This record gives sequence, structure tokens and C-alpha cells, in this order.
Amino acid sequence: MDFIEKNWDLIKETLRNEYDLSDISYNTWVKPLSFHSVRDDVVTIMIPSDQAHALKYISSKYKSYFQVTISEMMDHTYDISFVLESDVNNNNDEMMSQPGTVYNINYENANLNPKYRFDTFVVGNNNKFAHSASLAVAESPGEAYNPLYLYGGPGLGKTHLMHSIGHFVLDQNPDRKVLYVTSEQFTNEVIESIRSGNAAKMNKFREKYRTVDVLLIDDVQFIIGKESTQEEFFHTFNVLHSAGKQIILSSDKPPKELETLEERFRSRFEWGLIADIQPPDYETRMAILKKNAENYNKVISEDIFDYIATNIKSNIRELEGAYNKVIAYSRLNNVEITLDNVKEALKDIISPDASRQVTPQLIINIVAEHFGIKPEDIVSKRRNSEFVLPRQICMYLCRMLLDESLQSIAKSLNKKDHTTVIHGIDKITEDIKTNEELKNRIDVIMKKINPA
Ligand SMILES: Nc1ncnc2c1ncn2[C@@H]1O[C@H](COP(=O)(O)OP(=O)(O)OP(=O)(O)O)[C@@H](O)[C@H]1O
Repeated sequence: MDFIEKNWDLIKETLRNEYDLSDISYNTWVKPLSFHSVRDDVVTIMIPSDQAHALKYISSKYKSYFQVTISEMMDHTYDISFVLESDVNNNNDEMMSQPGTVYNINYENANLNPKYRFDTFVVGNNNKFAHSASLAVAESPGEAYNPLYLYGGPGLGKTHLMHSIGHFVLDQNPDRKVLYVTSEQFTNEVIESIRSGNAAKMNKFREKYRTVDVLLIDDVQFIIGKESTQEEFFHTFNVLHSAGKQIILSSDKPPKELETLEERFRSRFEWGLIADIQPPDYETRMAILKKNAENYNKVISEDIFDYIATNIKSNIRELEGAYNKVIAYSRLNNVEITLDNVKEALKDIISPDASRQVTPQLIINIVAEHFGIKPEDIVSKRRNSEFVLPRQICMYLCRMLLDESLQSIAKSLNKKDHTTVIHGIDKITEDIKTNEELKNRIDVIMKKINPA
């Protein structure tokens, strides 16, 4: 504990080197941050009052950097929270009960993506019902429908809607405790608590999950069948539900189609409301593309949107990926966005048979999204630790899922030499033999790439 405080400057310097921060980023955002406290394995960092406007930005951008740096230096896992210096100074002793601070801490702990809000969600015929059910739950958590069970195919907006509910609840009442987790995070935390054999750790896990007002668990199908995780989830569900706390689950199928789902889960999932999201129709696809283009500083003609919306039908993640690829192609090659250029840019994605194909690019996109980084980071030369693992996972998955040579995988990942690819594949192959969390993570990614 002392170590963190005494070595605060060293921690910041290490973070700066580890993540290759430019002088301007370091001096603006990281250097002014001071140490506040460590309590229950949570390191609280103070943001100067004159940077109050940047609180969200700093915490979304630098939280994981601090978490990794401190946890690695201390050889122990810490969580990170941020507070404003003014909130601390206004009432030192009761900092945790100051509304401003509680809001910040609750917001940080909720694990929400700032981009996924109701106002960035395009409502169409395919998702109207799920959208209005989500809004009703957000307006009256624990009262309207409990649990809310959202289901639909990959990339159709379930996660986006779940985060929107979380944001809405916190915007309405900053004192509420909201927690979004993927099933993978939940599973890994259960595994970690059990493996540690430490009762205090298990209690901490239970306290974390059983004291929230709104719990959002994404892709719950990955919990089903994992014995101890499913047991823990069952008890969490019961405790929260009987206390009138809101539970929101997402899955790729309705409860009745989850083959290995036990009756006790099926009946509970059906207590509240089940809402599906279907693939978007043409109008919704066009509206989503246009919403994406709102921040682009040039006009994109209607035929471009039409080409993308006509050819990519069943997955909004892929629709957005195609749009991003077009913008990147035009910037990198310094060419206008004409229909011919768009066809060239998307030739790997929009194939003549137009069916969903597993390609290196799809693997890169899904892995990048899973780790919250950009596809460009995966194919870049940067060796930061946050990019190396996703890159190696891409190499491994390309080998497992595609019939491609090592040279061709190296090319897709922008590597000159295929020995790096061999090393990446070997590393993951070895690591998954002993690292259950990594294996679980790769299973989840694989199912997202190829749900069949
Ligand atoms: N209706 C919508 N309006 C705007 N963006 C959308 C909409 N639906 C989905 N998206 C965008 O599509 C991408 C994929 O959506 P999301 O991650 O929510 O899908 P998902 O259903 O959770 O997929 P998976 O089951 O693979 O996890 C996100 O970037 C999301 O913002």
C-alpha cells in the first residue's frame, strides 16, 4: 500500500514507457494525477479540479493502463477508480457519500462504453420492441420487467442496448450501482476466486455482484454448462431478483432454444420479458450508416451508402466495419469516395456469393472489438503489451479457422516474416493448455466469429 504512494512518480513513468505515451499526452493527462488511497484492492487516483471536464475521458482512456501497470509492479490485481480533487477536499471524511463523487465512482465501476447510449442507437422495425423494453427497464429498474432477456444474432446491437440502459439509469440517478460484465469476465472472476482458495476473495466477488442495483450480463449462453460459474450465477440471480434489483441478460438464442439450459434457469429467464433483435432491414441499415457518417467531414453520396447497405445485411458490426474500411481506404490512398473505390476497398468483404465468410479481416475485427482496441492496432508494428496478445490470438485463430498458409496469415497481419506467426501460434497453443481464462476467452471469440 505504502509502496504505491511512495512510488507514485515511478508508476506514472513506467506507464508512460509501457504505453509509449507522447510527451503531450503524458504531461496533459497523466502527470497531474495524484495518488489518493488504496482500499479493498482499489487504488483511487485524484484528478485535479481544473480537469473536471476530462474525468470521463481520463478514466476511460487510462484506467486499464494504471490497472495493468500497478498490478504488474505489485504482482497483485488492483482495480482503479478516479475521484476529483474538489470532491475529496469538500468533504474528506465522507468522500464516498458525496453525490458528485458517488456518481463518478459508480460511473467508473459500471464498466460502460461511452459510445453505447440510447441516443446513438438507431431504432428500426428489427429492434423496436427490444428498444422500448430496454427503455422501460432503464426508466424503472427492478419494476418493469425482471429479468429483461435480450437475444439475437451476432452484431445486432444487444450490447449497445445493455450499455444504453446502464447509462440511462446512472444519468437518472447517480447513486445507483450499475454493473455490466461479459459472461467471460464473470466466468474468469469465478475461476479466479475459486482457484485462489481464499474465502475473503470469494466474499469480495459475491459482494461485488450481489450489492448492485442493476446487473447486466452479456452473452449469458457462455455461462451455461460451466458448472461452478453457473452455480454462482444462479445464486447471484436469486439474491438480486428477490431484492427487487434489475437483471438484464443477453444471449444469442431465446431460453427455449438453449439446448443445455437447465429448467431452473429456463423458468427464471422467462419470469420477466424476452425481447428479440432481428437483422436490420434496408432502411435501418441506411440510417445506421448515415449516423456513422455524421462525424465525417465530407459528403458521402447516397449510392455509396446504398452499395454497402445492399450488400451487408445480417450484421451491424460488419456494416460498420465496411464503412470504416471505406473511410480508411480513402484516407490512406488519398482518393475520393467513389463507387469504384468503395468496391475496391470492400472487395474482400463483399464477395460475389455475399454470404458471411470468415476472413482474416473478420477475425481481426472481432478480436479487436473483444479487447477494446482498433483493428489497425492489431496490424500495426506497435509492441505494447495490450496489442501483442490480441495479435497472437489473431494468428492462432487464422490458423485454426482458415485454410491459409503461414505466409498468407503473415501478410494479413502485416508481418514481413512468417516466423513471427509461428511463434504467436505456438505461444497461444501452449498457453491455453494451462491458462483456463485464456482458453475461455478464445472460445468466446471463436463463437463470435463463427456462431455455427
Ligand atoms: N441499432 C443500432 N444503431 C446504431 N448502432 C448499432 C445498432 N445496433 C448495433 N449497432 C452497432 O453495431 C456494433 C455491434 O453491436 P453490439 O456489439 O451491440 O452487438 P451484439 O448483438 O452485442 O453482438 P454479439 O452478440 O456479437 O456480442 C456496435 O458498434 C453497435 O454500436
